Amino acid sequence: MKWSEISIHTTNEAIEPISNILHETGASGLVIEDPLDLVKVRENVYGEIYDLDPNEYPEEGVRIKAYLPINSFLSETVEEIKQAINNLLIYDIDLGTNQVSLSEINEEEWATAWKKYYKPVKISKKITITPTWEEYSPVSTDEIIIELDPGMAFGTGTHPTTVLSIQALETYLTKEDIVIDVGCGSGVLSIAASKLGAKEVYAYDLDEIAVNSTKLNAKVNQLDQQIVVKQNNLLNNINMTADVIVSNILAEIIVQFVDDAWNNLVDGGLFITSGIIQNKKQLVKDKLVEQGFEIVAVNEMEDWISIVAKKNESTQVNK
Ligand SMILES: C[S@@+](CC[C@H](N)C(=O)[O-])C[C@H]1O[C@@H](n2cnc3c(N)ncnc32)[C@H](O)[C@@H]1O
Repeated sequence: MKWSEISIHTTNEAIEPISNILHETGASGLVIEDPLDLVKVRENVYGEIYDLDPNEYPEEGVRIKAYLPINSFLSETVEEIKQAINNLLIYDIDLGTNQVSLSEINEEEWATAWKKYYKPVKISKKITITPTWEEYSPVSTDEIIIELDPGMAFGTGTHPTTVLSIQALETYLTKEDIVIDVGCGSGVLSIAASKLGAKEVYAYDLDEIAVNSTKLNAKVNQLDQQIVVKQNNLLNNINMTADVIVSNILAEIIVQFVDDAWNNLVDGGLFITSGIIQNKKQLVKDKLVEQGFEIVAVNEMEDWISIVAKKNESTQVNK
């Protein structure tokens, strides 16, 4: 199949609404070329992205690209997109030059186009995530490298929710811990736990694509013997206890299994939660405290929160 690449030159402010418009019109493979990414260093100095090619980025403003199948509706769809973008002016959104262009690409180019935006990233004191197709040499002897091919599963490893989870694992995991990863996606947290010294890691996800992706990435990192991967709904029917349960999922889902997390942890064990958007922080905190967890840390990155909670049997509220 042939694809048309639509490219929109705009401003930072317009990234989100334009991305929504593109999603709604059925465009795939959204790419954002923001020159800020070339210099971006997260507040805590991590998040360094190596080797992005400046020639791929606009000098000013932001370029948003997405892919539309070439069919008889293409010109109508493009008109619809342009119209919806122009409507954003009603909301005083600055559209910058608002230049829209189209070019034709083939299936093969489309399938791999996004790969060039995914580069080795140092995301914590020790851990660097590198895509499997990139050559990367560690810069220090204690650097831990996770090789990842996210494929279709969530988890390039660079999303703030994942970075927060990995930083918490790095801070709190003790060697020989048993770890459960609920919602493993690409397997990035399970691999991080294992490489940080966990004795056993159990990775669960509801989605079969994620399960296969975790299996593949565990193998790429030579950890397929250490990480047990299974399709499972949260912690339903999991009869074991762990020292650490990590879950980067969503506030609404975390609150559904706080009781199971409690039951599947040893006394003194840690529940590392992430994927919590700022305005849901209190909801998750309240639920954890109500269960008897002691809040050990609340960490933030961009709009996202990660809460580390400790099972403390002596403080559990009798229900
Ligand atoms: C935000 S992703 C996190 C992926 C990875 N752990 C990371 O940190 O990058 C959330 C994952 O949770 C999985 N998930 C959602 N609901 C679930 C459920 N009820 N049981 C198990 N996994 C679930 C999704 O399929 C997805 O892979």
